[in-house]
Amino acid sequence: MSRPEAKTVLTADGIHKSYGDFAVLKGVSLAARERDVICMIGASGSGKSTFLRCINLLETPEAGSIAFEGEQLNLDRRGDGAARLDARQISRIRSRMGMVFQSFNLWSHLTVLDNVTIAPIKVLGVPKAEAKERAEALLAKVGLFDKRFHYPAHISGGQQQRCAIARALAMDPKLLLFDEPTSALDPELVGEVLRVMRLLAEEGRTMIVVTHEMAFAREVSSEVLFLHEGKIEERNTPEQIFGNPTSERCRRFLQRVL
Ligand SMILES: Nc1ncnc2c1ncn2[C@@H]1O[C@H](COP(=O)(O)OP(=O)(O)OP(=O)(O)O)[C@@H](O)[C@H]1O
Repeated sequence: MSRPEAKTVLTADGIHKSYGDFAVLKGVSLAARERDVICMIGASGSGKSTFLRCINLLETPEAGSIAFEGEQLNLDRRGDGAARLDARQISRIRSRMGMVFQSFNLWSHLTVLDNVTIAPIKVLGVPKAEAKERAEALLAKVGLFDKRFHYPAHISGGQQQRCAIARALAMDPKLLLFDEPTSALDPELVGEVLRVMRLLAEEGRTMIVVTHEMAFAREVSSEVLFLHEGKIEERNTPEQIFGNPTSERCRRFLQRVL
């Protein structure tokens, strides 16, 4: 569970999001403190990825509020109810929030090394030599130093995802968001990505992870959220959720997937 003395990194309060008439999120709230690892679990379609995308402002919530590192995100709604987001605020927030996607989303025309250096150089203005040195250290950390001159098409899915993690780390993010980072991988490649994520959790990185990897969630989470049809049905310690969930729906979900 969160340590009350730790600084709050992110607060999302009462997030609502619909696609047309379909309400995907119906008032989802979450608070992440420094060093928290919050895993979000739930059936397919329960809204986990949409929630993560709202946090990162890839989607605009229709209602609710988000504060990141003490900065309130401007989700003002005027007239038609649509939020007007400030582009500079979005880019500032995104540069401090690393996101790792299911489908890696690497730049295919750049080498592994260039994928990791490009944002620090272009967005943060880090000198090239410094960005390269830091990228090489990060690639060594995720076990990809030897592949630094390869292009994404010439490395495995697990290696691409580890590169995507190094790319996110290169921005020195205050919060890491993982959207089902192992779902697109062949089973034999899942372990190498989870190992890197475990390492980051042990280092005390603040992470919110949408995952179907229950053993991972049980092992590394400080808190587990179970989403059902756009609402948090249960939030609890991993011991409690996986040992003796309060919600009957959560119990049935875990029986199906474990
Ligand atoms: N851009 C979109 N337009 C319309 N509907 C969408 C869009 N994105 C998501 N949805 C719908 O919203 C619902 C929630 O999707 P979401 O991807 O957030 O669920 P999830 O819990 O992450 O599921 P999964 O575990 O399968 O990824 C689904 O029914 C999905 O089809």
